Amino acid sequence: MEKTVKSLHVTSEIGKLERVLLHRPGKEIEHLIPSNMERLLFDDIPFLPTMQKEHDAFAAALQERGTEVVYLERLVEESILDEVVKGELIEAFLKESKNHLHKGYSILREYLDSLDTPSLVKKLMEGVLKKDINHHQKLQLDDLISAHYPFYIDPLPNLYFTRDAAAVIGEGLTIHKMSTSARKRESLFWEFIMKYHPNYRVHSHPQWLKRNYPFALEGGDILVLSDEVIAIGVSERTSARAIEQLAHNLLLAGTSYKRVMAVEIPKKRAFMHLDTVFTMVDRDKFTIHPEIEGLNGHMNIFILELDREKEVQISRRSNLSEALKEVLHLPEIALIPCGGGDTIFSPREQWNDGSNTLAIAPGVVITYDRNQVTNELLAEYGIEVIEVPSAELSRGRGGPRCMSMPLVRS
Ligand SMILES: NC(=O)NCCC[C@H](N)C(=O)O
Repeated sequence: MEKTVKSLHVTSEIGKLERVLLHRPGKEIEHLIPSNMERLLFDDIPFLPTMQKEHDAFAAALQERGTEVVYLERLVEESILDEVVKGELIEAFLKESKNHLHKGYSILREYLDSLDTPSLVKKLMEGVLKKDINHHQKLQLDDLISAHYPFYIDPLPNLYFTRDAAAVIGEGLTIHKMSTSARKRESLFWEFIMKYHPNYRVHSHPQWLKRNYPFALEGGDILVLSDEVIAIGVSERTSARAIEQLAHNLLLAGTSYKRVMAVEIPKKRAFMHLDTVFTMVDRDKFTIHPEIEGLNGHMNIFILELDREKEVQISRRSNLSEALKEVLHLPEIALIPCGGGDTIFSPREQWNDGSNTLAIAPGVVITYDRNQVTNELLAEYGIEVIEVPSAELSRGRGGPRCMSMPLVRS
């Protein structure tokens, strides 16, 4: 009998990964140039053909283990059911890239309207070049001043980090107000998928936090530790305000969720999300970048839960290990240090996402091949490590967990 898989269901970080959303890096990567690279959150310009080969190897590793891979581009295309939805998406993009204020707006709108659906979706991802549009005229002071800048609409080179724009928790999801203007438009796609995609709109998937909530939240900060508790990083990208509102909505919804554990991490680029320094690899094993722990393992951890009056109460903890044992009801846990905690290997491998593992089943993870010290250590702890090539993918500062958005885990 064929197994029926729900359209969204995630109550674990390590349960068998049944279905995952990826985005194969495309031309948006070739639209990185030295003058936009830093603003678009890249430290270098990756070589796309190699990057695509590496990404295909990542997808193949998932498929070989029985995970169904779904591509973002396809979901967006399938959501554009007619000309009205297409127009709505174009308008939203123009507005969010502030092009609705531009005198060339109607030419831009006409150009995007003229594209068929697959070309439009690609174009929105890759960015719109000034040279794409025949009738470009220097209409505004801004055009004259920025004549050398080749884009009307910037590319979205971070799209292959599908983890961050939205996150499935239980049978619902959060769609994020992303923290940087370089990435804000990415979560628009999810708004459209939930509104119009035939498979998603028909199911009743609650949105625990919507994209129009005014404070930032990104998926790399959300770890679904169990069917009772989620951990969220208070980070460079995720605000305490968004966490508190999400906790309020999730805990009051009457699901199995009872606790939200907010974990404060240093607000710096290398540690942009909680999953760049902390991931779950087995029922009782986690990776950690030792630098996030202060003296004697001290950290700022807050547990949010409902009291009898159904008000959210906050209590403080200071030790990650102890807090995890408490919320997961475990007698012992192991924190596996990235790079073995070595003064050289640890920061080097964290920089290339050594602690950013993707669990595809309990004790089975996908990692980047370049993080040799961390990978060997994981194996010593009894974890099965599936390595994928990473020379170019790693340049975007995200690893296998960042490059995947679990849709269904069992
Ligand atoms: N979850 C993650 O840590 N995602 C990696 C995002 C990297 C991307 N260049 C960014 O800065 O947002």
